[in-house]
Amino acid sequence: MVLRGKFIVIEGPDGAGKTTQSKLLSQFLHSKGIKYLYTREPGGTKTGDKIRDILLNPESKISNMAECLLYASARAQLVNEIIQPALNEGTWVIADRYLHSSIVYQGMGLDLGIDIVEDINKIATTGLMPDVTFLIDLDTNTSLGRINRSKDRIESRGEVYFRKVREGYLNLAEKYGMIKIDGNKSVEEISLELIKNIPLK
Ligand SMILES: Nc1ncnc2c1ncn2[C@@H]1O[C@H](COP(=O)(O)OP(=O)(O)O)[C@@H](O)[C@H]1O
Ligand SMILES: Cc1cn([C@H]2C[C@H](O)[C@@H](COP(=O)(O)OP(=O)(O)O)O2)c(=O)[nH]c1=O
Repeated sequence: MVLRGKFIVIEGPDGAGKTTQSKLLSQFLHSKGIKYLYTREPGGTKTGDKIRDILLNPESKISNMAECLLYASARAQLVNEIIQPALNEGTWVIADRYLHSSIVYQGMGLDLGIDIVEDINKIATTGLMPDVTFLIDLDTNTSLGRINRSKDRIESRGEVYFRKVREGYLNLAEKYGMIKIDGNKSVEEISLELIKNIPLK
């Protein structure tokens, strides 16, 4: 019997350092001889990348519920096509964002409500939940200050929205057993904290 791969999710506001840490964690798993793959949301499949273009394009006109459902659709495709098959064959998955992002950005940030976003995502993911979830927490001024490219549709929402996002993550952390990490620490320190909490056994 093949041992199921571990499913690791890295969450946090835009600019918190998720992509940087995903890369370092990938290197760590590689050094341990663990087969892994990296996914980022929205996207990670051909269909998901098309949905990503719609979602992030500042020209798109999308209602709040349509936005929530589009993120969930991209996620459903990612779970079905990539994540679940990988875990089944023993490959680990490092996911740069998962359903927690929808609960926070759409459920709390857009006031759609936590319950409905949870329900939609339970269906979209067939209930697949991570083995470990990290929350890289960072104050809004610092995280927004780290984004030095042109802003996409979500990033253009401004400071008030992103304060709700940050608070949302902090409020959700306990319910979802997220391991909270201070995003103000150095890249190396954060990486060590992640590695310390990786279930190698
Ligand atoms: N711990 C850190 N301290 C300072 N700068 C960081 C840290 N982690 C990441 N950065 C920088 O912040 C920016 C956003 O990082 P990134 O990993 O892309 O964040 P995210 O994926 O969460 O949006 C990048 O320029 C990156 O080099
Ligand atoms: C996965 C997901 C992302 N998002 C947002 C967060 C980001 O602003 C955007 C994804 O952009 P991306 O550039 O990949 O994220 P980051 O800036 O963190 O590296 O989509 C949601 O609003 N809901 C979701 O469910």
